[in-house]
Amino acid sequence: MTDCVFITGATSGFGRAAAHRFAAAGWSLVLTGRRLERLEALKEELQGQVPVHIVALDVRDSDAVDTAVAALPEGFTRVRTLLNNAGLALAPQPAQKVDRRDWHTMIDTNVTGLVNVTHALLPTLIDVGEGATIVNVGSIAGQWPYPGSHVYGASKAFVKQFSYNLRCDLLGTGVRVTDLAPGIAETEFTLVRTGGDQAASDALYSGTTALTAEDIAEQMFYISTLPPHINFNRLEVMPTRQAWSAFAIDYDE
Ligand SMILES: NC(=O)C1=CN([C@@H]2O[C@H](COP(=O)(O)OP(=O)(O)OC[C@H]3O[C@@H](n4cnc5c(N)ncnc54)[C@H](OP(=O)(O)O)[C@@H]3O)[C@@H](O)[C@H]2O)C=CC1
Ligand SMILES: O=CCS(=O)(=O)O
Repeated sequence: MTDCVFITGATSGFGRAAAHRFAAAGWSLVLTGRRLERLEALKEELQGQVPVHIVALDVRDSDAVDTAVAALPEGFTRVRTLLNNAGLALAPQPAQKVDRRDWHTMIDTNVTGLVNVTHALLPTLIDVGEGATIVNVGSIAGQWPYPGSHVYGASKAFVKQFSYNLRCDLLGTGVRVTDLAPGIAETEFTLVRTGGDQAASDALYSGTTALTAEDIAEQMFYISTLPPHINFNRLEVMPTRQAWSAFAIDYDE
């Protein structure tokens, strides 16, 4: 039987690139995301290569997540790697100017959505045991503060600590857990964060060398295929052209 990967947020960016990377290695794919037409297009691209099952799924809906997992067809039930990748940032302005609904959407997606999918797939992953892997996509924003990160960064700090705490509870099951924390990577992330501002997205990525979705997909694949006795607890990946900045200080006028 081929290995099977369950990917949330497969319709774009890291998730879509991961679908291609795991397919290239012969893994069966469970591809999820809200945009069905994109899932169908991806299935069309990859089904000549490997078995592909698609489910239009909003990770915030715990009943839908449970139903999707319970209804996995034969050949897709033995999920060996879970890529908890679906997520988003919204509202890049300062906290005091943000619409509270944007905060709720980030928490509902990046925190509640991620735990929904984890909860639904834990019995399967534990059953698979040795070599089973959960890759939780965190962010440098979960470790390092910056203006405009507010709830987004806090949600990714949750992802980090949840990953570490899962490790404790899963000790002895063979299931690995990694907080994969990328820095700046060119995907649709900034388009979403800015509410569809293509110029802002282009400006952020132009004149530097950001990570690509394929770079992160490669790390996802690497983490998932390490010898089973190795667990990367956290993998923080930045482009060479990104680093930290100085502390900000509020001076008198
Ligand atoms: N790009 C970057 O610089 C970085 C991104 N990240 C994280 O990486 C992950 C992937 O982002 P990236 O590929 O960059 O961004 P994209 O916007 O390109 O992709 C985000 C994916 O998440 C899915 N998604 C969003 N909300 C939901 C939802 N409610 N239910 C199901 N799927 C959802 C989207 O699918 P759909 O809309 O079809 O539902 C889409 O497939 C995110 O968790 C992000 O926070 C971390 C560090 C850096
Ligand atoms: O998570 C995304 C990377 S950043 O925008 O916070 O640097």
